[in-house]
Amino acid sequence: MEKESEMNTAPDAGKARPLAGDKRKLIVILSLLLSVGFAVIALVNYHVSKAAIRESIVANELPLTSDNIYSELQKDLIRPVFISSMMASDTFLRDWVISGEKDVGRMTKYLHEVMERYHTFTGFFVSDRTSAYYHADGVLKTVSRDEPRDKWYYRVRGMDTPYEINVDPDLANKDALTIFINYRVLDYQGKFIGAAGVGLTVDAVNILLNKYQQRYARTIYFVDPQGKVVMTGSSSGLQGKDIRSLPGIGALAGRMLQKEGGSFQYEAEGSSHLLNVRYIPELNWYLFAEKNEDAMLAGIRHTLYTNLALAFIVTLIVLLLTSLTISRYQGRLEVMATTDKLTGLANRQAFEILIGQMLPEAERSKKPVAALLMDIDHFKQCNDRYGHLVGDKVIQHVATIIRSTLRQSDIVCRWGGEEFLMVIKDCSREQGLQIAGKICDAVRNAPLQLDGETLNITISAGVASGFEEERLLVEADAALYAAKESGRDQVKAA
Ligand SMILES: Nc1nc2c(ncn2[C@@H]2O[C@H](COP(=O)(O)OP(=O)(O)OP(=O)(O)O)[C@@H](O)[C@H]2O)c(=O)[nH]1
Repeated sequence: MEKESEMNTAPDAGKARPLAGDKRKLIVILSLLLSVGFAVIALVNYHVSKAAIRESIVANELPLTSDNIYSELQKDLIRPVFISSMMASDTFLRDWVISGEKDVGRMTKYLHEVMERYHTFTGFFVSDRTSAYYHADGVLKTVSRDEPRDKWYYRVRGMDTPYEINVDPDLANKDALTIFINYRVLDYQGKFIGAAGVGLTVDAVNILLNKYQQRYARTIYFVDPQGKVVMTGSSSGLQGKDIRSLPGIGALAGRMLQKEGGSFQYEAEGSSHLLNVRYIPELNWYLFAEKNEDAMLAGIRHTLYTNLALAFIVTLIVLLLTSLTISRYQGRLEVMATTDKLTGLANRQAFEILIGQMLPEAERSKKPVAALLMDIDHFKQCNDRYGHLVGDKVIQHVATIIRSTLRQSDIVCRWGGEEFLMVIKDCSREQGLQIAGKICDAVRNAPLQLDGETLNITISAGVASGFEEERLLVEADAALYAAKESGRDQVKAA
């Protein structure tokens, strides 16, 4: 039976195509839904994470960096300001100047003491009366208005504020770049008598900036009120540049160089930068802590790619499972739609498909097919006498005999209630008559045993041979009618 149903429900290209088309459509829609769904989820996730990270950087990380740097600076820079302030108001220094700068050794000893005690890089005093530049080892030189290196002194001389912080090479220390705290020294009447202060190497601040840059992957630099980058960590390439002329940041420079500071965002060289600006009043500089968004998003971008790859794999698995399930159910549906449930033979629908394949082949090979139409004799009586269930058993019994008599390549179809239609390849009218006779004999010789009762069954058959479906059916039907008319249990040919 299994074999028979396979043969009779052979897949037909013409009928299967719409189902295959539906399946393809479903797979396309499903893959679109899944990929769009997954992509939307992954992208929304990415953007939400990006916004959260940006928020955290702008609201917490960058201000925190500024706070930390500021407190480190207070240690490294503000302390020298206090030392310089103390020197400017020191009675010894002022008295020594007022009393005529006698005994240079006392001044150098004083400066030496300051350096030793406070571990400063250098200590100095420049007298306004004599223009002498004192430092720990003696008189370094005499400052002059014409000397560009001494410009700072004349600037400090005319300043309104008590001190300035200046970054310059230090002549006394092989021109090492030094941060000087230049404090104005006044006599007891408030008259300017010179400038005193200490210097510290910028290395310490640079190390601090580098440490922050490397540890937190951000760029840190100081900008003066005119917009000039006065100090940076190494490799920033910004030293001495004017931020107003830099791409992206330049347009915002006016807003950035405000004492209230703030958070900013700008685009430069194809990437987005987040920036925190803080004014450091003690230095009169702005501290810029900046982070490149690309670097900060590298992590979540990696997560995005992983999510998309996983989504792709899940989509593939879902599509594969869906395709397999559809194919399985499609196969089952096709079998159900083309098989007669009672006998497992092909039904009329399957017959149309199979004959549609067989006849053109017969035409090509010029070998006719034979149509054998068979009908169980007096089946109504059998039904009436034994009931429909027994009638069904009789139909199954006859179907089994027919199927076992014919080749697998022949079409056997349940044509109607108790009617069977067979189409046999490469078969003449005579051969058809022979085969039909063989089946009639087989049915007659195989009575059905039922609960101790023996049911003798006979069938009548009509045979036709040719190449054309409609003609074959009409002729076979007429021949069957003739067989019935002639007393049944016999075969007639058209
Ligand atoms: N048990 C059963 N009966 C069926 C089935 N399909 C059709 N029938 C019955 O088969 C009977 C066919 O009767 P008729 O067409 O008069 O033919 P018949 O009694 O076989 O007489 P002849 O063909 O002239 O020998 C009808 O009573 C149908 O109801 C089926 O699947 N099972």
